[in-house]
Amino acid sequence: MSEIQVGVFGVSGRMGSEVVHAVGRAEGMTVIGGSDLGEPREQVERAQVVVDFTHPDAVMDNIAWCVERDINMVIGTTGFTPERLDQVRALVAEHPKVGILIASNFSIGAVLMMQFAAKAAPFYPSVEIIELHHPNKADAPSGTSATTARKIAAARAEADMGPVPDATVHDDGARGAVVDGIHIHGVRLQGLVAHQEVLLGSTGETLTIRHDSYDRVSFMPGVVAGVRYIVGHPGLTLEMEQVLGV
Ligand SMILES: NC(=O)C1=CN([C@@H]2O[C@H](COP(=O)(O)OP(=O)(O)OC[C@H]3O[C@@H](n4cnc5c(N)ncnc54)[C@H](OP(=O)(O)O)[C@@H]3O)[C@@H](O)[C@H]2O)C=CC1
Ligand SMILES: O=C(O)C1=N[C@H](C(=O)O)C[C@H](O)C1
Repeated sequence: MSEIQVGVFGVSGRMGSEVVHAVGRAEGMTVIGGSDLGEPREQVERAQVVVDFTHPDAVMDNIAWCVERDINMVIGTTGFTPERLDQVRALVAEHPKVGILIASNFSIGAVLMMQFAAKAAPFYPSVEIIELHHPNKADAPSGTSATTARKIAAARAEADMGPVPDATVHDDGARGAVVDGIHIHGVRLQGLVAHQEVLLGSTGETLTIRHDSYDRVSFMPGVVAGVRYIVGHPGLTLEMEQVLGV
């Protein structure tokens, strides 16, 4: 069987450079090229899969470029809103051979953390998220925290829970961002990579679910699995559950 030809957008970035190493070492796939901001994308035109770790401002244009050429994509770039996902669905519907995987976090621990948080959510009236990252991160709140908030909100809605209790009437921003009714607090600190806590509270008890990525290698098994998966899975796949079978 021939090797999967992989291109990388954001190839010199923190994640892109790690992807080049991981795909280069993985069986059955090879990196054929990549580009950074302002560089021609044509060198990945022969790719079967393009991996994108760029910037929320760049990723939608990259998707349009790949989909028009029937190139599959594995996307880790964050900043996807429900509206953006609708745009991707519309593009993919016009090119039914193409597969697009978008995952806000490729590490197995983060995927499990999100699942555990959604499972715990119906049992705790209070819940808040703290995401902690390196200070070079462009977007806040993180993609992982927004996805976690949406999963928690869906689990709470399913369980007919009302809004989280909160008497705040004067807020100068200390209550953080709010996604689907769930508060998210962002920390940017030298020494950190990618970390998240989900704090759940009920009468007389709290539960804290924490995940830490200390090194970007933690994302690589998921990215490699995503590349293998997306060849032969046309359409839009969201998050890693189907890919990892968890
Ligand atoms: N899903 C996941 O598991 C993870 C997701 N991420 C996400 O990945 C993204 C990138 O993170 P990170 O690697 O730390 O960021 P970096 O800033 O280190 O890398 C981004 C790279 O993308 C390049 N770039 C920007 N715009 C374009 C474009 N239009 N076409 C091609 N390349 C472009 C930049 O080039 P230049 O330097 O020339 O501007 C840079 O090399 C972020 O959205 C982050 O949140 C990060 C870690 C894990
Ligand atoms: O920018 C990062 O570093 C990360 N971005 C993703 C996010 O926004 O959730 C995934 C992980 O947290 C690392």
